Amino acid sequence: MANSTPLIQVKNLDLHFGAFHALKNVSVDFHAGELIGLVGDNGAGKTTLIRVLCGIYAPTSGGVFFDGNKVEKFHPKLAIDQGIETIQQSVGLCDNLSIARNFYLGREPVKRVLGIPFLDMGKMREKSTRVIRQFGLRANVSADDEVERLSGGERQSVKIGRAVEFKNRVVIMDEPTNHLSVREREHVNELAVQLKEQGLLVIYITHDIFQVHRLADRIVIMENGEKVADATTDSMTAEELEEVIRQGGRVVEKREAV
Ligand SMILES: Nc1ncnc2c1ncn2[C@@H]1O[C@H](COP(=O)(O)OP(=O)(O)OP(=O)(O)O)[C@@H](O)[C@H]1O
Repeated sequence: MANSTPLIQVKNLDLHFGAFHALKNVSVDFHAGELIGLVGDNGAGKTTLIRVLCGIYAPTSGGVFFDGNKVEKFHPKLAIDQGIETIQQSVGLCDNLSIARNFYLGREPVKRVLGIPFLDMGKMREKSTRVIRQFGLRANVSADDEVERLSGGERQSVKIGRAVEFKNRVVIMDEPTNHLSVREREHVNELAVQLKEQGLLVIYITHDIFQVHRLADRIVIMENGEKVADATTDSMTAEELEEVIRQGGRVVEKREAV
């Protein structure tokens, strides 16, 4: 893995919001088939880094490379162009629409009857039913049910299923298990591992180093806009990494993973 071209490479990235220095010389590689825990305290720069990767913010200096090609223009379509899906707890689904409609949101298939375009509900139902079963929704939930009926974990499952079905290559999970029950949390975490096993890059953002250490191949810790640790999970324990966070990145030798 270390010798292959990273799917995403971040090199010496700096980002200023006016006088505020939000990202400071951040370099990190992300490979396909890896599950990376992106950890750090509030305001550490995790979301800002992800927003650069998604094209929402342009860096002040430094570069982002996808498959070795430098991004020349940062714009919100970058995430779609590069196959990046972000899964957040509270956004991404419309409660008053059916599961099938949510599954195809913005990509609705159309069929023509006598030349008049109609939504292809049959196709939407069939495909989303298959995926929601695969991703573990209760047997009595149908693709025609409104999303409102789903538990928090099931909502996450719909988003994860959608990410896989539409051939995304990167799934960014932003605190995906907040407010979930223990069993739902386990389910979502199992899905995260499943995605990586299917060859996707999974970037899992959380404050909970212990939860993500069990799942991840590598942990990247941010602090005050800097990367302060980048370690494989078999080279550092969750306790050691927690100490890095506790000390604001000032302790413990950094063990580079790649
Ligand atoms: N658009 C913006 N304009 C000015 N400052 C910003 C902007 N976006 C983020 N920041 C600042 O950049 C810093 C990093 O924020 P960021 O949201 O990346 O942190 P985070 O690690 O994701 O934190 P959290 O875990 O709380 O979500 C914070 O101090 C934040 O206030």
